[in-house]
Amino acid sequence: MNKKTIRDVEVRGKRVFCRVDFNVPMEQGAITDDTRIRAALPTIRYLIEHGAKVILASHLGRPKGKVVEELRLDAVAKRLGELLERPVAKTNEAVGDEVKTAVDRLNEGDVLLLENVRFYPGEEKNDPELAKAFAELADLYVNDAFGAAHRAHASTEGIAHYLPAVAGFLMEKELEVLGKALSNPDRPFTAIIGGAKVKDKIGVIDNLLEKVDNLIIGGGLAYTFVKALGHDVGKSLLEEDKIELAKSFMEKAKEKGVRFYMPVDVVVADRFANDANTKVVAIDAIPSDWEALDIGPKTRELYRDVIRQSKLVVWNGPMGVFEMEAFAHGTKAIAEALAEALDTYSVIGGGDSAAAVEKFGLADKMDHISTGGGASLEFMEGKQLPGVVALEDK
Ligand SMILES: Nc1ncnc2c1ncn2[C@@H]1O[C@H](COP(=O)(O)OP(=O)(O)O)[C@@H](O)[C@H]1O
Ligand SMILES: O=C(OP(=O)(O)O)[C@H](O)COP(=O)(O)O
Ligand SMILES: [Mg+2]
Repeated sequence: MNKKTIRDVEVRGKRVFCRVDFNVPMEQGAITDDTRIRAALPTIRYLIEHGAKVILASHLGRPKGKVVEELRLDAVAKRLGELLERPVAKTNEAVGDEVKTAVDRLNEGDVLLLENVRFYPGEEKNDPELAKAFAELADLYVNDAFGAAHRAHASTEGIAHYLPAVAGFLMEKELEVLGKALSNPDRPFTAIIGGAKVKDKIGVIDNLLEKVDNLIIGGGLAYTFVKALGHDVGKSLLEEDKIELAKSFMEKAKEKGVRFYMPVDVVVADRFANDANTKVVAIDAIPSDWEALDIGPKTRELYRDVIRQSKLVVWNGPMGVFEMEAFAHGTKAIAEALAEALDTYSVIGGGDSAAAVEKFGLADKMDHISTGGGASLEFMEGKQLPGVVALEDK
């Protein structure tokens, strides 16, 4: 990596604004997976031990520029305090007088977590005024939020224009490990893409088709492709305005000789609930008032076989709504296949995919678990990540 890191600068006595990705999965106010918090600990501990005044900032969810009570970071501050075994102060704002006072009070080695930066409309707009307000709190900017490095937001990109800016250890490690796996990939190289962020992720397929031998589609992403093939998807997740794009990707795959795998059967439910009525149907037989929430048993077998024959698999996005037991089988089957395929280098990416693998107890069987989903996909496509570009070169 050609970017400066916290090792290359003096942090002692400095106020350090450290952007982390604490966008953890939550259920009813409780953190269901703390992988992303644990992943940032090496950087935070280094800053503490080297006498920095640590100001942490993160987003949580997508509050769209407004205060959403359930998306406050209090539970995150509490969990971080437990992991660090020291107090973590928390403000109810990310800029303003309360924050300035809290920062003034920091001693060397103290840790402060700011409120969700996405409560401010300027964050996602990369508003220079908000970026400057963040920068005024600190002497140094550290970006350790690999999972948000594909976003050019005020706290991930804008702020770097107003402060000396370096990478944290997680950012460094992610770029190194992913870079190594993808620079000269072992083949057959398979990408598996699923999850719910269809709008964000469907676009990466274009460039991926230039790189992979096999492309497997699952999760909520699949149904835009199913629709593109002319089948009814009922109430399943669908991006109407991406259907044509999905069609063009299937044609491109054919031209490029990339094997394109889609679900052949799915688990449908009569409502979005663990105790819904469910049944397995063929991909061209989704009932119009049901929704597909997982891949079916035939698809699981098909995808397992592809994984077994691959030397490198990069997987982002669950195959179904794994948070509910009834729709976790597809995601679990993929995780198990990767765990069993000892000859296959496995890279899992994404906050929710990492949580799934952790939940199944298979995390230590994977070669690399990336904290970034969208970020690792964009990195894999060959795109420059704005949160990285903004940092100082070595
Ligand atoms: N068929 C589906 N319908 C609706 N949501 C789905 C479906 N399959 C997976 N999901 C949801 O996708 C979410 C994760 O998506 P995403 O954030 O894109 O993945 P990651 O965090 O791994 O990058 C999970 O919460 C899961 O419930
Ligand atoms: O959870 C994240 O990405 P992921 O779901 O692709 O793993 C990151 O925190 C980025 O969040 P965003 O997609 O709302 O910008
Ligand atoms: Mg996610």
